[in-house]
Amino acid sequence: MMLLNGYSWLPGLGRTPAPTRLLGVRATALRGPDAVRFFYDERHVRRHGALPEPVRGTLTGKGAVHTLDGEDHHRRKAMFLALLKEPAHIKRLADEVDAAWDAASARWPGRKVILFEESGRILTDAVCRWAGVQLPPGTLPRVAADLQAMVDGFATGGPRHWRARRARGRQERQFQALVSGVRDGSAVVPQGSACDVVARQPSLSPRTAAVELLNIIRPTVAVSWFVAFTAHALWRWPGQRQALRDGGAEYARAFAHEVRRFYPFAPFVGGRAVDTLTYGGVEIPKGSMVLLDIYGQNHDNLLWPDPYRFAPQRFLEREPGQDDLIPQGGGDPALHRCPGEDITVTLMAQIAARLAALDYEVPPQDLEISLRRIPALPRSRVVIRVR
Ligand code: HEM
Repeated sequence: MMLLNGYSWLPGLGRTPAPTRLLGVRATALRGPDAVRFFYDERHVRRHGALPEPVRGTLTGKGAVHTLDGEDHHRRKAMFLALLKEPAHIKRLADEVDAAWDAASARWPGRKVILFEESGRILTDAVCRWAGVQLPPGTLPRVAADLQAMVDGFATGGPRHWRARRARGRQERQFQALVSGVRDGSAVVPQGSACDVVARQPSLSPRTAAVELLNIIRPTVAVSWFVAFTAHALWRWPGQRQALRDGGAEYARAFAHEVRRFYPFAPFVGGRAVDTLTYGGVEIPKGSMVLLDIYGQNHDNLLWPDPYRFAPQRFLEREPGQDDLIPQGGGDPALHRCPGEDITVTLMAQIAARLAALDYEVPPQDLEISLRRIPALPRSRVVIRVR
């Protein structure tokens, strides 16, 4: 069903909780702030055994923080939070993105640029420098393509999936060699950098350290999906360009939140019922899947009046609440919520402002975003011609 109906599958079931099946397993789909609190309570839902192998083999890697529960999760997550939530670290990453954008965009005037691919390379360059990972000369395009491929192929059975597996295999081998080098002293990386911190975690095998380092680098490069959506929004609603130019940092941040709410990216998150549970009068069998419908909640008209209208103003007067806007999961970041959310919003706001300031035109192309393709992406990957 997921592969056939894409993002509309869970919202299409109507009321919540909605009994369904996922890859042959019984599942119950939930949405709404109460459901977020229910879902992130470890007395109800746990992650062990929940992520299907095709997702671990492409998107997250095996043994990743996403699959841990309880004390094991808590300890591993603390490493991510310390690296990713600290404002000074986020600022340094934003500065790297600025520098990489400047270097790349100097080559754009007079050329056609495929924004999805170009931003993937900019983000790869920036996050690798920030993390203390030195890429061998000439490898940036290949590494960026591999990191995007891992995301692009997690929810399909076709060639995109096999490309994703090969990409993960290649990059895990590279990163594992780097981790081993840091440990035996043959690779020198800046002290306190993400690479240094993750590689030196005594509790992680070299393979798991590589997986987790990639779980910082790969999703940062995935911000390129939101860059493509940002450019799509600027094309679809041209008035937003002036609003961004006039609105300063506050408007750019609201715009970033609205892009994360409006456009389809992560469809849902899932875990296993710890026990036989009841939610909203519906029984959830022990061991069955519980799904938090991200796309459905971000378009729920009880939370977002006129949800299919693109309106950054929604977020001008208020920051979103912990359990209402959930493109990167909900609840407390100490639980499973994405630890990269501050980074994502910061980079998106920065790039939205840069795109609004860039002098470019959008030549004729197919910018359709199919809700059947997970992850969704404008078909043309957004080609711009920079003047
Ligand atoms: C591109 C935009 C991003 C999206 C749409 C996104 C989405 C998500 C989602 C849906 C989850 C699962 C939440 C859950 O299981 O409840 C997650 C977890 C995670 N994300 Fe992100 N994310 C993004 C960017 C980032 C960035 C920039 C980083 C790191 C720099 C990051 C690192 C992680 C990690 C390590 C987890 C696992 C957390 C845990 O299980 O405790 N993500 N993300």
